[in-house]
Amino acid sequence: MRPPHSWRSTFRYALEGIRYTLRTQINMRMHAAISLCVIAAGIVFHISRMEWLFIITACALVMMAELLNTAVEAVVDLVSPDAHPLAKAAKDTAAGAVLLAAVFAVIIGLIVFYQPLLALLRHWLYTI
Ligand SMILES: Nc1ncnc2c1ncn2[C@@H]1O[C@H](COP(=O)(O)OP(=O)(O)OP(=O)(O)O)[C@@H](O)[C@H]1O
Repeated sequence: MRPPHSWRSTFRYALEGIRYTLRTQINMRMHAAISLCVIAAGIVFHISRMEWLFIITACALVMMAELLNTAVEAVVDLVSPDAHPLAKAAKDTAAGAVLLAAVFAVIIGLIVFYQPLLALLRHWLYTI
C-alpha cells in the first residue's frame, strides 16, 4: 500500500488538476473569464451579501462541473479509445452537468443583475 500523501502534496495535485483543465479546456478559460467579469460587476453594482452568495455559488458550480467533465473525458479516453455507447453516455452525461450548471448560473446572473443593468441602461438613454 502506498503511504498517505501529505496535506501539501494533496493540495499541489489538486492545483495541477485545475491547471490541466485551464490549459486544455477552452470552456474552462471562458468560465473563469466570465466569473471574473461577474465578480467585477458585483463590486461595481454593490450587490447584497445574499446576492454574492448566489453569484459565488453559481460560478463555483460551473467550474466544478467543468473539472468533473474533464476528469470523465480523460478516464473515458483512457479506458475506451474506441467508440462505445457507454463511453458516449458517460461523456454526454458529464457535458449535461456542465450545461445544467451554466443555465443555472445564467438564470442567477439575470435575477441579480437585471435591475442594476436596466437602471444603467435607462441612465445612459436619458443622458444621450
Ligand atoms: N469513445 C467514444 N465512444 C462513443 N462516443 C464518443 C466517444 N468519445 C466521444 N464520443 C462522443 O463525441 C462527443 C465529443 O467527444 P469529445 O471527446 O470531443 O469531447 P468534448 O465533449 O467535445 O470535449 P472537449 O471539450 O475535450 O472537446 C461526446 O460527447 C460523445 O457523444
